[in-house]
Amino acid sequence: MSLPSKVKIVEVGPRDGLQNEKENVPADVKIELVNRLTAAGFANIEAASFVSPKWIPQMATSREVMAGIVRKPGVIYSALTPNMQGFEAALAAGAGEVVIFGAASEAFSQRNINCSIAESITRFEPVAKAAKEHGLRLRASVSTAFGCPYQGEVPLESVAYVVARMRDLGCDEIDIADTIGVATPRKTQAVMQAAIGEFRIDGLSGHFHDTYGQALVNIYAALELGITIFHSSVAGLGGCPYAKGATGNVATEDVLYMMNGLGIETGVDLDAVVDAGAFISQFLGRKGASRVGNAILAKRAG
Ligand SMILES: CC(C)(COP(=O)([O-])OP(=O)([O-])OC[C@H]1O[C@@H](n2cnc3c(N)ncnc32)[C@H](O)[C@@H]1OP(=O)([O-])[O-])[C@@H](O)C(=O)NCCC(=O)NCCSC(=O)C[C@@](C)(O)CC(=O)[O-]
Repeated sequence: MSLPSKVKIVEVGPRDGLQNEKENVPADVKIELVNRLTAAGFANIEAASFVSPKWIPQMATSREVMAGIVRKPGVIYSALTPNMQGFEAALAAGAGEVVIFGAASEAFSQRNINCSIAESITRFEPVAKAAKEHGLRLRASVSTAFGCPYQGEVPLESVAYVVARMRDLGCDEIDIADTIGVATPRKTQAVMQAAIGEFRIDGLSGHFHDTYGQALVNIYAALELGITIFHSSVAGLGGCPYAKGATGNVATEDVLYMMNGLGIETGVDLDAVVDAGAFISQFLGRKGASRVGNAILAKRAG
């Protein structure tokens, strides 16, 4: 089966990765991380989240981070915006893309953003309109598309329904997220097919967490369908504050190694990402979660 020749890797470590860290990560460390990732060649970095600091204290420095990073022309720096308050902050901070985030499960929607799916869509409407008015890219994330920590199974119809609502809001890109990392390859293809039924395939992305060690094989399954956008997190940082036990996103180093081996172009320098992973892991005082990153560091050390 032929695979795409080129993919876009969206680096989400500075946001999805760090948001779950209990200890405060100072803005200057986040800035250095984003700068290193920019230098590594990513076209899109999720750098900030303008949510309530009571809900996600780690993201309270988002304004400082957006002000401090060295921006490379052409690179999109994204920010999460759950409502108009978040949108105004993202606009002021110079985000190139705003991300509205909903869920395919009612239970997760309530826990994560304190409202039902229907209420969330209503809340996103003015954000979507404002993004268009200001010429910002609009992305949507659909959490728990493969399973929910509170509700369990999530019907394919629910995924298709939320993807269609996000499409109707005018999204440029829609992320299909495995929040708790429970997907397996056939399930990945079934859920992605449900999304493909509602939105153009070149605007769909796979956002896989690696809780059960299935993320890479799920990415491969999505590649087989023709999906060309994937999210990953340097050093496998992350988890989800509203999904107990969920580990980080799939590690960027692991995804790059697989893409390089498949001859799929990413535009990202693996060695530079390994260095960025070593930098943030050293700050956090623990070994990074990327197997490829750790293997390359061990090889370098001789
Ligand atoms: C959505 C809300 C705000 C609703 O929270 P709420 O309590 O229902 O909101 P509210 O409108 O009633 O406001 C309550 C307070 O929050 C403040 N507030 C309200 N909005 C903002 C804002 N934008 N920025 C800063 N402050 C805000 C507001 O000013 C007020 O402050 P107070 O008067 O009490 O001092 C809240 O539930 C929230 O912030 N949730 C964030 C949850 C979150 O960030 N989760 C993690 C990101 S999603 C994710 O990681 C999944 C993803 C995307 O990676 C994909 C996947 O893997 O699944």
